[in-house]
Amino acid sequence: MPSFGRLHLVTDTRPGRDPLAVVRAALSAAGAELVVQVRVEDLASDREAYDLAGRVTDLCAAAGATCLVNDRLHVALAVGAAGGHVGALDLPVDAARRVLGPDAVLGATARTGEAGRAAVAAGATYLGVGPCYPTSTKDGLPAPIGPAGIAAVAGAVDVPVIAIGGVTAASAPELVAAGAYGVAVVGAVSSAADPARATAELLAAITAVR
Ligand SMILES: Cc1ncc(COP(=O)(O)OP(=O)(O)O)c(N)n1
Ligand SMILES: Cc1nc(C(=O)O)sc1CCOP(=O)(O)O
Ligand SMILES: [Mg+2]
Repeated sequence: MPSFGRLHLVTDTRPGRDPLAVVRAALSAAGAELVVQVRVEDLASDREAYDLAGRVTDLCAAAGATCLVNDRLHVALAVGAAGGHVGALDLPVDAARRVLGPDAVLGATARTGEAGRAAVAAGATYLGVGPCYPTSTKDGLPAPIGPAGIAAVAGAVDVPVIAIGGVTAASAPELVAAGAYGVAVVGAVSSAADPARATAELLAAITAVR
């Protein structure tokens, strides 16, 4: 696999959204530099997840981009995605690694350095760390950890840290400066008037720092 992408687009499958149109627009701007994480609502059926993930995997393959699947690792395997992402309510990281195999990309959510070290020891290849700022995309999250929280985790591990939660092109530089390898977004692209332009602005913001 080419070097790991620094901009992760997490699909927005809330009612009224068009995740495939957003993915197409983002790929038109970022191409192989993009990682798309297919994330469906908790109540979505496996069939719905499979159908969306299959279509996103095909779009990513055509663009040379990486496709990951959130939570549902059997769906990741079924569509031939590059890997998956798990958090506290999903399979434990070591079990996820056994399911996906040794070569897959495996992301794990970590909110502290200690949790990050444990996830890496269990087989995570990158960490999703947040929420960095308030977000309206997901309920029930702990208080935002800001750049200092990113620095705490990034300083504790030697895998890429992907900052998530309320991230925008305006805030991405301070997160990268704090140690994030990249960022993951939902609303900054999905809610943008021009998702392709928003993607380009995020990429530029990430790479402006280092
Ligand atoms: C890059 C990235 N970081 C964190 C998460 C959150 O995963 P999780 O804690 O399992 O919560 P859900 O997304 O499953 O609701 C993520 N998806 N991606
Ligand atoms: C899915 C998710 N996980 C988070 C975490 O902190 O674990 S924040 C989040 C939502 C990110 O959406 P937006 O970019 O619109 O804020
Ligand atoms: Mg999860």
